Amino acid sequence: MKSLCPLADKGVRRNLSINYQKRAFSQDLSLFLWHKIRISTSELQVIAYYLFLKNLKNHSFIMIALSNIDKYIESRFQRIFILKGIDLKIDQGEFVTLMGPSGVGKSTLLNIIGLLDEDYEGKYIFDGKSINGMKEKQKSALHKDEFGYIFQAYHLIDELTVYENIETPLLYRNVSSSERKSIIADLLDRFNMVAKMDLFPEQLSGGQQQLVGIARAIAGRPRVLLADEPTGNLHSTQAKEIMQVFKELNKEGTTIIQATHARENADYGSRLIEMLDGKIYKDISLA
Ligand SMILES: Nc1ncnc2c1ncn2[C@@H]1O[C@H](COP(=O)(O)OP(=O)(O)OP(=O)(O)O)[C@@H](O)[C@H]1O
Repeated sequence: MKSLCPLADKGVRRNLSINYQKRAFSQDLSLFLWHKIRISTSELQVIAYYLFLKNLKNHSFIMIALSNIDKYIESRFQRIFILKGIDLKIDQGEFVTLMGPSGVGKSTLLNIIGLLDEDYEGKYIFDGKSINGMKEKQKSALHKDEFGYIFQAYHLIDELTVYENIETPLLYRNVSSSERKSIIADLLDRFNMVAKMDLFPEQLSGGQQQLVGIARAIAGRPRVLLADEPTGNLHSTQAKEIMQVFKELNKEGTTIIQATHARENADYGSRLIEMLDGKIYKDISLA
């Protein structure tokens, strides 16, 4: 009889038929084992540990947990909701696409997740730590260390060259000079921007600025990449290349959340969230 786990070879198996084992392991019914088979407490503990490890392997670490998030603006006569009652959990390693018509709150939600917007109501837990009430210093460290941003409007630093713009997150993260050179050379090469490295943002086309913004966001290998309309100004071939880069980063462990109008971009991810009127109305697994 083939063991279902290493434990089965160690005596736990003694009175268990294969059916009992299957039920126990697939349904996680430790109590069932305890009552029906009368195994010892220590054996039960080992089984619990095995199931814990099995779960661990099958992933599911909640990295981002938003509960009942409201974001609104007040006009003279009324309160206008931009986000209303958003509940969202994102596991480490997911590749999530936010879609929905213009103005539904995709960028607003990305900004809240990325700690760029603190003016909201509701709970935000990142990596098990509550963001609400977190000290500014801690928040700014999280912001710097964990997130990479691709902004819809690029937000490149006008006074810095292409090379220097890409270098900024590496300087924040104290990456050595030789490593910086090598990372930036790779990115410039990959994005076909070697010849432009000494130019300033205003000397670039919109698409080229977008590529620099993407290179800058991924240069520091953030744990979470937030991308707001990352391919909006790119030719379809370049857009596919960027999505391929995202897919590779995601495979290597980067959690990605992108907001986009391009449905084809969602196919590179594992989950599609559709928003309407500041709410999530569809949440589909694409895996
Ligand atoms: N700082 C702000 N002050 C006032 N209104 C704002 C602010 N930020 C966003 N809004 C409003 O919030 C709504 C949602 O904007 P948001 O940029 O999040 O939408 P979006 O879904 O990303 O749109 P798009 O697809 O066009 O980028 C819009 O109606 C916008 O006018």
